[in-house]
Amino acid sequence: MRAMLLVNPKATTTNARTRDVLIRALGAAVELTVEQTGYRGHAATLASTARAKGYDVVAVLGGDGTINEAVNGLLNPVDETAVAPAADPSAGRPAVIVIPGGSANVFARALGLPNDPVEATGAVLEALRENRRRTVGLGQALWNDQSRYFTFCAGMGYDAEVIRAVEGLRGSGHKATPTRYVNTALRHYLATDKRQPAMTLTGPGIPAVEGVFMAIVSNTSPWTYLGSKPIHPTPWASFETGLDLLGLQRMGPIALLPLIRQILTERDSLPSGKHLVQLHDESEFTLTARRPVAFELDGDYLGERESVTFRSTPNALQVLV
Ligand SMILES: Nc1ncnc2c1ncn2[C@@H]1O[C@H](COP(=O)(O)OP(=O)(O)OP(=O)(O)O)[C@@H](O)[C@H]1O
Repeated sequence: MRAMLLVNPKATTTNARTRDVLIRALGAAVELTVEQTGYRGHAATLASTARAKGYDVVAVLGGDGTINEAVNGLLNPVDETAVAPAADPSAGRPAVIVIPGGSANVFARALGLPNDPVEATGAVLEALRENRRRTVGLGQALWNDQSRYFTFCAGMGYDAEVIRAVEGLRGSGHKATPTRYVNTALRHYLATDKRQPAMTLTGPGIPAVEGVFMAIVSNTSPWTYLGSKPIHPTPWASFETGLDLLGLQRMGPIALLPLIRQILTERDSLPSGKHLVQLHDESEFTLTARRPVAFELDGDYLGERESVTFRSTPNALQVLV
């Protein structure tokens, strides 16, 4: 079995020691090629090349950003015409191995992997030995003439504004800790628009909903983690179903506080509340905004957008887990 290991040396919790442990462990199990990412977007090019060259596995040591790039590289091959359409699209792509090396590692943890890279290495080696694969769907966001796949979430509105603010802080040398996210979210709450909702939700077979302030789109649950605590705004979302959505039509504290209490609790039922918009297992919907609204995908801020369509891509990838 041939595997390409992509290492992001700049990811928050990735260091030379975990990289070397992983290289030794994986190298003993498969025929391994190691590539370090040198710049933003590099993981996509490397993963795309791995697919074109017929690698069986692409392993990623890094954070959710590097995994997102690698997954996009795997789904957008160098030469799409060379790939015959298959009944199970995941079968025509290298399988994926994820080793958490970032700050939040939502994709790895949502797959049930330990958040520690050495423990996760043990778990994926066992999966390799037993050829234990899980086929997962992905989300796809499409806007203007662009598109990008996401592994766990996308969002428009307040959550994307918070991510933008935290990315600004990271750019000036601060670490992205759970405390920093909470403090930034609290501070930014004062500034976010709580009076004039910009967005309308539409979709095939979905009654149009106007007056949406923010929307979380999920491909799995949890949506994110605060330290070790999972947050569940869309508790029914899963890698095996279509996309879920939670939209908010009120941003005041009377609407938000009960919602926050509910999503911090592990539960099987959907959050309840008067001004919530919820979708489960949908194949496509669109958020259109009257003015540009902040947009994020897998925790990466992607600018302000006026219309984004979200599509589910079933059976997109096999993950060794
Ligand atoms: N050599 C590099 N130098 C600078 N940036 C890089 C390099 N290689 C990859 N990147 C970029 O670093 C970004 C962040 O990486 P990644 O998501 O792996 O780690 P993280 O930010 O620590 O984790 P998280 O996404 O969980 O916060 C990615 O968007 C990736 O494009």
